[in-house]
Amino acid sequence: MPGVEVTSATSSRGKTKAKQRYLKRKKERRKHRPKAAEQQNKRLLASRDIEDIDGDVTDTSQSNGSQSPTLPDKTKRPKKHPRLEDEVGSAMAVDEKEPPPTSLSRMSSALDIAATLPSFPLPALPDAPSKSDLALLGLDQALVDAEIVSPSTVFPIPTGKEAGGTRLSERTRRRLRDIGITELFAVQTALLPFLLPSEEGSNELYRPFNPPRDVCVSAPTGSGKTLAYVLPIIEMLSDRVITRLRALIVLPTRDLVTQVRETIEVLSKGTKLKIGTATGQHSFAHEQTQLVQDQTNILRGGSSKIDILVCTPGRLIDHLVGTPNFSLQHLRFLVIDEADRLLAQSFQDWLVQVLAATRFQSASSTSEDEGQSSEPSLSSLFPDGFSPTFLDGLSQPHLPAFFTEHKASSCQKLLFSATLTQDPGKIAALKLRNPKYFVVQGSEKDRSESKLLDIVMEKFSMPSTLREKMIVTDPSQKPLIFFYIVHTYNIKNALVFTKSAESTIRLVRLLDFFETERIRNSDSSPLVVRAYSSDLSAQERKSILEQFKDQKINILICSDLISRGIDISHVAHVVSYDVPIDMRKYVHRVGRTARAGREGDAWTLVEQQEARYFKRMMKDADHFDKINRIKINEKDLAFFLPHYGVALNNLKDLYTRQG
Ligand SMILES: Nc1ncnc2c1ncn2[C@@H]1O[C@H](COP(=O)(O)OP(=O)(O)OP(=O)(O)O)[C@@H](O)[C@H]1O
Repeated sequence: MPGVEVTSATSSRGKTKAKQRYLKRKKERRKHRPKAAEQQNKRLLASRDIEDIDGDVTDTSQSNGSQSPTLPDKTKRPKKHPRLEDEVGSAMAVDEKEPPPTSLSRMSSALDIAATLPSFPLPALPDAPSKSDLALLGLDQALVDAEIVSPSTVFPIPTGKEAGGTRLSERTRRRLRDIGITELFAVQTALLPFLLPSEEGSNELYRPFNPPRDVCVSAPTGSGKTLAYVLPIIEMLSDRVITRLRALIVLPTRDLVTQVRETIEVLSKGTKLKIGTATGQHSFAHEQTQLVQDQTNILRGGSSKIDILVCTPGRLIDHLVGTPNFSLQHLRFLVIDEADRLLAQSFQDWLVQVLAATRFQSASSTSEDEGQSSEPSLSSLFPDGFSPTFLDGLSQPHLPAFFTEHKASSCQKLLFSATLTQDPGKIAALKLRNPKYFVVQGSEKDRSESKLLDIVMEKFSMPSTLREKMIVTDPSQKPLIFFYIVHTYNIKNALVFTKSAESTIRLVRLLDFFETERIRNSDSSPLVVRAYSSDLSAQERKSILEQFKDQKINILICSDLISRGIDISHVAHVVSYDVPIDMRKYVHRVGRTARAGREGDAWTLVEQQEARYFKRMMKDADHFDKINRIKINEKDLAFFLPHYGVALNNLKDLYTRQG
């Protein structure tokens, strides 16, 4: 064999004397090796071969066929010892000095032991962690322990004297029936038993030695989150004796404040509860007189004319700083609705100030431990005996020695959003107490950890009654495509979102011109289109929203000002005329329709150059396959083209005239 020849030719040349002596001794040893040991050796080699094959490291080359079959065959050695020849070389050098080779019997017993040893374990890479394991790494345990609630859960509200698990008083249940609510939605079914005491009549407001857990709720748009906090607040506060500010509800916009106030007023009818708002819509002095009874004398515990305050964060801080006797020390509930948006708002550090105002602070322990240096307000310096912060402030010597239990404020924080995600930094700022997460998502079948991961990974759930569509368009044709779908798909009772107040106005004007032209020689009436933007006064906005609710306006074109929270039941279509900038905006926009189990359509007009971005955004949220792509041909548009041409010219003239 060529390999053998090459090997022997090489070995006859260039051999040192030491090597020649070594080979000679080796040959003699082979001659004297007993047959039994030879057999044993063969068996060992055979078993090694099997292990090597399993381990997939055997070199099956036949090139060393000249070697004796009784010797450990170098060709069968694992690849990871390729330099074994070198080791033999160095062993030869050692051989020179060391005593003669071991006896044959010792060699045989060594082989016996070796035959019974397991093969040396090969290094193996650990399995890569799964996507879900990775996502859960470092996640707040409270989120991992979240309660997953199926959106299809409903609970009929009992009509008799028994609360039947709802924990709602007879008065509240009657009130709900009066306004047409006969069953609780999923988020309400989960929250009410958690927030309300199990026994009727045990509505003690403050529990300093058994303070309530805080709550975070993620539930789809239109799923009834507002009632999930309004009902417990009314139930808990309706038996109160003295008016104190006990529930604070913070929302991102004035419109939402108005909406939530109206809901509370409807449901608290028949109780003595007083509700106030602070949004900056009225003068500061006017709001002060609505909130506080006595502004002249500094009172222990402050003073309040209201039990529940619904407000925006900026105006809340104004009152904390500038309204004498305005105090948060009696708070039992602090609700942050649209929490992800409000927590992203660093405005005036509003959250830090609000949290500080809910706790007792002695003059010596201002806010240093909160990492801020603001002076405590006077009202928080002097809590009254009713205040939950009063016990907090008592030092241990004032309490009997056997009282070892930890005292804490009873103020319970409730966070709500359709897009509440895990943002450890932001959530940590809230200093939540043993928080309980509720996630309304998924179907009954697939309630599992993966649903929780969907939340964490911003895969928000949409109402099941929502139909989503997208149309990819040339930018120059976008208005025409919009007018086409408006008339072809009979789009009325629609909210249309644009990217800015300026785009809103331009689109309203163009659509107005188009409608005038379209009906010129026909007996149909034009669509009524209005703009809704931050440029309008609060009064104008209120009036426009009312006309839209009364269906006197067919299409309301707006910026993202009302993309969150606004609840108008008859909205049948949402059109994103301009693509939303992120998934959260998309979720909140489309969530203005298909609310409370009704059906609705969401349309997105995607300009060609935005198509990739939009598709990626939807795919990242695992949502792309839920969107139906609609194609529109040139010839479909032909009918509308002349009206559109005139409308464009009219708009151009208008802007030219306005300079
Ligand atoms: N149990 C119920 N039965 C019938 N209608 C209900 C019930 N609960 C709430 N609704 C109605 O459902 C609509 C949506 O409720 P709500 O505005 O609280 O939704 P949401 O979850 O806060 O939505 P968003 O995230 O968009 O703010 C409202 O019109 C409300 O009156």
